[in-house]
Amino acid sequence: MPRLAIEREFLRDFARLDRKLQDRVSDVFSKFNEATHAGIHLEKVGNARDDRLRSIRIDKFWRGVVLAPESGDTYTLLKVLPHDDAYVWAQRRQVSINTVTGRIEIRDVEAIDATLPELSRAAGGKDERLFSQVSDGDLRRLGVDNQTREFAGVLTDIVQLEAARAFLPQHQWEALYGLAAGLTPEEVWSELGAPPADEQIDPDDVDAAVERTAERVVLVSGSAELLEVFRRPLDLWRVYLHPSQRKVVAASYRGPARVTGGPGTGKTVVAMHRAYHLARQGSGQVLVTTFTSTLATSLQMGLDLLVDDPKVRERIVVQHVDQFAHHVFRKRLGHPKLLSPTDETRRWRQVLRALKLPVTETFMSEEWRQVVLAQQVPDGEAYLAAKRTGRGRPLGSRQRTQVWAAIDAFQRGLIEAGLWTHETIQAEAAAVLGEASDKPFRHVVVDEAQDLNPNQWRLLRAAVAPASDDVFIAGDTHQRIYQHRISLKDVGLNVAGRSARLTVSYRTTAEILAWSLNMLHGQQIDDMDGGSETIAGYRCETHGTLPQLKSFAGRTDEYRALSEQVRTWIDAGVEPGEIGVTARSNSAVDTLILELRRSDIDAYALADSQARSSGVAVGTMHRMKGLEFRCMAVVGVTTNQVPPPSAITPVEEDRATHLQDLQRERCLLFVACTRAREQLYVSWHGTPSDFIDQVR
Ligand SMILES: Nc1ncnc2c1ncn2[C@@H]1O[C@H](COP(=O)(O)OP(=O)(O)OP(=O)(O)O)[C@@H](O)[C@H]1O
Repeated sequence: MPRLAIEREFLRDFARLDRKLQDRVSDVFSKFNEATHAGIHLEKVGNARDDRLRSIRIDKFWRGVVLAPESGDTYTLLKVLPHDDAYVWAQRRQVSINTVTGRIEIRDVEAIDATLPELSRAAGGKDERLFSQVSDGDLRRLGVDNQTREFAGVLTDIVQLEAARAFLPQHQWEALYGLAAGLTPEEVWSELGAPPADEQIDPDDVDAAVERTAERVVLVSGSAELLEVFRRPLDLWRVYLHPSQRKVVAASYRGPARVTGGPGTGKTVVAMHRAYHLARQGSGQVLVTTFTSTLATSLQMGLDLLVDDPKVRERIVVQHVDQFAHHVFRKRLGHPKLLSPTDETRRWRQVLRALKLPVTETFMSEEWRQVVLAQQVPDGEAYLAAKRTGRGRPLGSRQRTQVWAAIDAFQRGLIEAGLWTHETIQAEAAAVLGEASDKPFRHVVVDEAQDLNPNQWRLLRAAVAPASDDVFIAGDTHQRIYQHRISLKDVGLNVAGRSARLTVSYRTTAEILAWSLNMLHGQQIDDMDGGSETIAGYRCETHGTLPQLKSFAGRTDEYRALSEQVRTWIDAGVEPGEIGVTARSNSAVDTLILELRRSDIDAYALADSQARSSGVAVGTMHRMKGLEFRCMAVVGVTTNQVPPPSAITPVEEDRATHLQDLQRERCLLFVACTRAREQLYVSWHGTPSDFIDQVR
C-alpha cells in the first residue's frame, strides 16, 4: 500500500497557488492511492540526474515532482511548479540519504558544479579558508559528505556559505553554518539532533529515511490527513519541527525543564507542541500560561489550530498567569478590591511623610515588590537579613529599620482597607495552592517566562505536584521587558541538566536579526539560573533587505511619513493585518492610530481586544511581545522617548537599578524590532535614541 509524504518545499509551493489550483492538487493526491494502482502516470523525467524523480500531471500547465522509491512504498511530494520549471527543477536535483544522519537530502547538483570552479579560483592564493580550523574527520562525523566537503574546502567567507544555502543539502549546510558561527562540532551535533548511534543507516531505504526526516517531510496516512495538512499550508510550524525543537517537545524530563533561544526561534511553537504532546498522554490537565492576555489569546488560537482531537484539546487550559491567579483567589476569597496606582502613590506618600523618611514613593514601591513580596519577607527581623541584590542603593541596618516601618504601615493600611494588588493576589493564590493536596494540573507549560515575578512562579510551582514533566519553561532573557530578575532555583524550579537552546530563527531575516542584535552588543544578560545567556550561533532561515532607518525634523513629518510607508507596503500587496506599528508610549500609539485613519488606512489598537480587525495593528512596544508581522514600523525612537526618563531610575538615586532600567529599555526596543518577518522600518525625529545611535 503506497504512502504519501509531503516535503516542506512542496507545501510552500502549494501555499502560493490560487484556490482552484490548490483544489486540483488536493484532488490529484487524494486519489493518489487509487491512481498508482490503476497505473496512473508518474512520468519519468528526461535527462534527470536522479531517475527516481517523476512528474505528475496536475492540469494542463502545472506539474508535481515526486520521489518514487526503487523499493519500498513511500512517495514523497517535492515540488509543484509550472510545467517547464518543474522539469528543470527535477533535472538539476539529486536526492540522497545521508549515511550519518539517515535523513533525506536534496541538492542542486548543477548549481554546485557550476559554482565550485569559480570559488576555487577565487580562493586560489588565500591560505585562510572558512573551515581551515575544522578537521575532515569532524566534518565527516557531522554528516558532511565528500561533495559538500570539497565545496566547503574552498570557501573563504560566510557570505559564500550563505549563498550556497539554496543548493547544498540542508542538514549539511546547517552543520557548516553552525561551525562557521563558532559552535563546536559537539554543539552542532546536539543541535541538529543526531540519530541514535546504534541505528544502521541503509542509504537506499527511502521509507526509513522519510521517517527520520520529520523536520522536512511529513507522512500522511489517508486523504483526510492529507487535506488537514493542505488546509493551512502557511502554518508550517504545525507540521514540521526542527530536530532541536522535536527533541525538546518529545523528551521525557524527570523534573522542570526549559527551552531558551533568540527571537523567532520557535519557543512558542515548541511550548504549544509540548502541551499537545503532554495532553495526548492523558495523564491529566495541562495549563498553558504566559505573561500577557494578548499572548494568551495567540496561544489559544495556535492550540486550536494544532490540536485536532477535541478530547485532547479539552485537557489543555490556556490562561495568562494573572488570570489564573485571580481565578484561584476568587474561588477561595471572592472578588478582590484592587489598589489603584494613584492610591498606591498616595498611601506611600502619607506613610513617608508620617515617618519623615527621605526616600521617594517609587523607591518604596519597588523595594516592597522586589524585596519584600519577591522574597516573602514576613517581618522586620527578616527584612534586616533580606538580600537586596539588584537594588543598588545600600541600606544600613538603621535605614532598613526605618524602611521596614514604612512597609509595615503601608501593608497594614492595605489590610485594613481590604485592598489587594496583583502581586498580593499572586502570593495569596500561591499559598492557597501550596496547601492544596489535590493540584489543579498535572503539567504546566510557561511561555515568555523571562518576565514572570517570583510570586507568579510560586503560584505555578504550586499548581502541579513535583513529578516528571511537571513544569516546562520557554523564554529568552534578552527579551525581558519588566523588572523581575529571578533565579529559577529560588522559586523551587531546578532545571539543571534539562535545558536546551534553539538557534535557528524562523521569523526574521538575517539582516534584521543582525541589526537588532547589535543593539544588545556588550550587554551582560543573565540566564535565570546563575549563569549568563549567550547569543552565539543564532542564524536565520531567510535573507532580505536591511532595516530602513528614517530621521525627521519633527513629529508631524515623522508620523506622516509612517502613513506613506504603510501605504507603500499595502500597495505592494501586503495585507494591512500583516503590518504592525509600535511606539513607546500609549499616547503615541493613540496619535498614530488617528494619523493612519486620517490617511484612510484601517488601524486598530492592540490593547483593545474588542477592536480586533483586519487592519494595521498598533500597540506599545510592551504589547508587541511574542507577536510578529510581515512588516513592522517602530516609530518615535527619539532621545527622551526611548527610553522615557520616567522609566529610568536616576543614576544618583540608585546606580544598579539605573543600569538595569537602561538594559530593560534596550531589550524592549530589541523585542519591538525583532517582531518583523520581512521588513523593518525605524524612525525618529530630532535626536535619535542612544540605543539607535550606537547601531546606526
Ligand atoms: N519548525 C518550524 N517550521 C516553520 N516555522 C516555524 C517553525 N518554528 C517556528 N516557526 C515560525 O517562526 C516564527 C516564530 O516562532 P515563535 O513565535 O514560536 O518563536 P519564539 O522563539 O517564541 O519568538 P519570540 O521569543 O521572539 O517571541 C513563527 O512564525 C512560527 O510559526
